[in-house]
Amino acid sequence: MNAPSEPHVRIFDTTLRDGEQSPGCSMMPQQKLVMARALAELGVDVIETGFPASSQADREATALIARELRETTLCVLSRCLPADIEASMRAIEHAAKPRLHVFISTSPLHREHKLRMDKAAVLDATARMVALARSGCDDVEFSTEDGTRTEEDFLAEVIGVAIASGATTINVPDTLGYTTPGEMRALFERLIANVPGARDVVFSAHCHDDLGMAVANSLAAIEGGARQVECTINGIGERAGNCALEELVMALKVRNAWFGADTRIDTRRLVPASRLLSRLTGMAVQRNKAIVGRNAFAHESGIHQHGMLRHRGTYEIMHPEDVGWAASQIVLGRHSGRAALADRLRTLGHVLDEARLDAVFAAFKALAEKKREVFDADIEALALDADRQRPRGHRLARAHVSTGVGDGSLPTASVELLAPDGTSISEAAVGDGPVHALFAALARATGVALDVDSYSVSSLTTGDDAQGTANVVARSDGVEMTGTGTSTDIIEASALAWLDVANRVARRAPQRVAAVA
Ligand SMILES: CC(=O)SCCNC(=O)CCNC(=O)[C@H](O)C(C)(C)COP(=O)(O)OP(=O)(O)OC[C@H]1O[C@@H](n2cnc3c(N)ncnc32)[C@H](O)[C@@H]1OP(=O)(O)O
Ligand SMILES: CC(C)C(=O)C(=O)O
Repeated sequence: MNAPSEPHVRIFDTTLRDGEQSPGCSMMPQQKLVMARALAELGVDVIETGFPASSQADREATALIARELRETTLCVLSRCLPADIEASMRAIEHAAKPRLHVFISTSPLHREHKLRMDKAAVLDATARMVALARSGCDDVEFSTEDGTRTEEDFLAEVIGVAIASGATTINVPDTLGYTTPGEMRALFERLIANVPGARDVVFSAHCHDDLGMAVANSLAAIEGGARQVECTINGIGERAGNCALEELVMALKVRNAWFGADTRIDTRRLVPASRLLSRLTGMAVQRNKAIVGRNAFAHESGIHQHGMLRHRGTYEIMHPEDVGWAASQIVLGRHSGRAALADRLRTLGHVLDEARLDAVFAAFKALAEKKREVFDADIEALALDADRQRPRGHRLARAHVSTGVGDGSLPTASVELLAPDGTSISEAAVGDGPVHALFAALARATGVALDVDSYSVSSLTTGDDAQGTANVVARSDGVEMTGTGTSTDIIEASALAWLDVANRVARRAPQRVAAVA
């Protein structure tokens, strides 16, 4: 069963168990169900739903998930204690594909100070508790907690006892994130070669990130013959976290020729799953996080941007679309060069000759010294200065919005715009809320259709008469644009931000971001 040459690596997702052990990441049963649905759609092989003996919430979550997800193996964790295993059996009894996971610490430190058990007692508990689990479930996983800091001959002995007692998956955790990739690979190779029965079960790795090596160690375990890896979305988990699912999966996919193994994950769902988890837990993903961080496919420096515009392969080893992002991003800032600026100007509808481009580039560099990021509106202003042009486009004359809750009250907006030729256009629309209605009325009046990706309002100044700035990030024909509007009235600020984008779309000449695609 554990053929190290088998190309399929099982993804065991423990976001809802070890991931939830991250300080601040507890989830309610209903939230776990929402996340479990996303994990099932992602295509993980096993979902660890919780530790039933530890809380009512874990029991409820497991039951909820078991009722709904019939195709994915669902797993629950227990200590080597009869009461834990019985609680797990009850919690998972309605699952279509149940797995019981039992663990015990094997390292000298844990045996002596934590469990206060000698080797014989650990072996005895392993034999009895794996057999108890197996009496109620055909799919039993056994884990040797702190396995990588365990004397290797004892580790092999415990694993042998677990296999003989009925375990079908053997998980060797690097609980403290202490091991190196070279050690991990060699350990798996030796265990699989030497433990009696090892080739009849699936070997699994469970790596923590205390030294930032969780993904590398999991990949090394695969090289050593593991065919299951335990991981979490965004790498959340106890202390520094667990092996990040998205990183491991993409490493196997992008470097498939090296590893010769792959997963069944639908990689286009990685970013949505990451975002969902962040929303559910309130734990943001760092910008520079591989695969799912906002900067993972964003390019700021001129030399990279120039290369990207010629051929994306110069600075990207995978396509952002393949992991669920809409597109790569060229971010204009202090490190950007002429090629990226010229491309953005074209996207915004300004095709400048060399002399005007030189002038705009000099002004852009001066501005970028003062601002961390230069936005579309800034670039447009620089281009219009160079052209000595006045902004063209629709201008807001007036807007009225009404909203309400309950019978008969539909959020409604009416707008009057002045078109570029000076004529007045009035339109009205209803929506799911006042801003939705406002944007719908503006779309009718301008004839511009925008897919709004995000909308936010923030306070620019303080006090009762504070100015609000609205930001709209929208997409038209697949090109992302940002717009801002400022007013003491947030509805007016929102309308101005939407029009800022729409006017830019209307001015836009056929552009080249597609060259990145
Ligand atoms: C590496 C990991 O991620 S392991 C999983 C960690 N997850 C959790 O701890 C889940 C949340 N935990 C809890 O809710 C609680 O700790 C409970 C309900 C599990 C236990 O609570 P308590 O009974 O109050 O025990 P407490 O947490 O203080 O101590 C743990 C006990 O389990 C024992 N224990 C720990 N691991 C094992 C094991 N694998 N098998 C048997 N006993 C174990 C400890 O020796 C200790 O026993 P003691 O009280 O007799 O000294
Ligand atoms: C219980 C095991 C699998 C664990 O979470 C660990 O050792 O980190």
